[in-house]
Amino acid sequence: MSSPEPFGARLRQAMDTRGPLCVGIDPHASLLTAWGLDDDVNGLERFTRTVVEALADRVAVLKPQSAFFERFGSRGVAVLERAVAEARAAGALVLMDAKRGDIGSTMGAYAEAFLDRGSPLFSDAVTVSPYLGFGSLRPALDQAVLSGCGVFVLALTSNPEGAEVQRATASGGSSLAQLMLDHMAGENAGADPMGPVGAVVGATLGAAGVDLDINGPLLAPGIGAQGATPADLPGVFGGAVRNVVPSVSRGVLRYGPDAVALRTAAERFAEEIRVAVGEA
Ligand SMILES: O=C(O)c1cc(=O)[nH]c(=O)n1[C@@H]1O[C@H](COP(=O)(O)O)[C@@H](O)[C@H]1O
Repeated sequence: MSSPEPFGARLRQAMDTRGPLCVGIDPHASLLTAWGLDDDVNGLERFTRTVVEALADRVAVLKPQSAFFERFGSRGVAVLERAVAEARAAGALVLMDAKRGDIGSTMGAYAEAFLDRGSPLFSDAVTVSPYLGFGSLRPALDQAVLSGCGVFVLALTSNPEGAEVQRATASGGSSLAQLMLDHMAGENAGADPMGPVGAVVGATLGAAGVDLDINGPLLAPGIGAQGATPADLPGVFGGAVRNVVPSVSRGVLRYGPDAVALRTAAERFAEEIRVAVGEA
């Protein structure tokens, strides 16, 4: 069997043809209510299908937040499985926002769940936490390469509480986040156009103050509901801004359930990103 096209190449192509915007699928109870839906599995299904049908044929990345599906148990996870398959079939890359992190042997099972082509939840990429030690991610990193998938590793998260851990000084004297970014750069070394290991860096942070030259994608959540705007991206990411995948969930979703309004909101963010990144 020929090896699958690497994730870095697939993502770069999607960013070039569709623009870099990632829209998060976060079915908060309050959003279901605002859309006139019940906070139950049927509401979840309607909400998710509407977002996928409105956006999967046009945005580069859709990022379902697993927690909002898991809260409904197995029936919620079944909705998630269908959404992943339908979004991928419509041409979006699916980044499963699961933020898994565990000892290596358990990480192997997470890698099978999200990055093995035979799994019901097979996605193009998954978010993980490196704070059990970067080496604990090895099974996911290896499985990603085998499957042509990506792994997005938390570096500097968008929430203010993240700093006490991520800005702490690591044994070598740099910040813990920088140490993780250095590991990511090592994984991606030599890849063209970029490697499969992405970093998550909040768009809310102001100047990131770390070296983001990892030869990989940089997921930037925090735009919209958390207060960041596309205009903030050059200030946070500097010269690395062309590798940024800006991510918006509630900032787009609040315009539903009308599909045209969802598309218009996504297009508005996409245009603001084009302007901000184009001028950088
Ligand atoms: O990995 C993420 O996507 C993520 C990392 C981070 O640092 N901050 C962050 O908000 N997220 C996720 O991005 C989404 C943000 O949603 P909104 O604030 O509604 O745009 C949520 O699903 C968060 O779990």
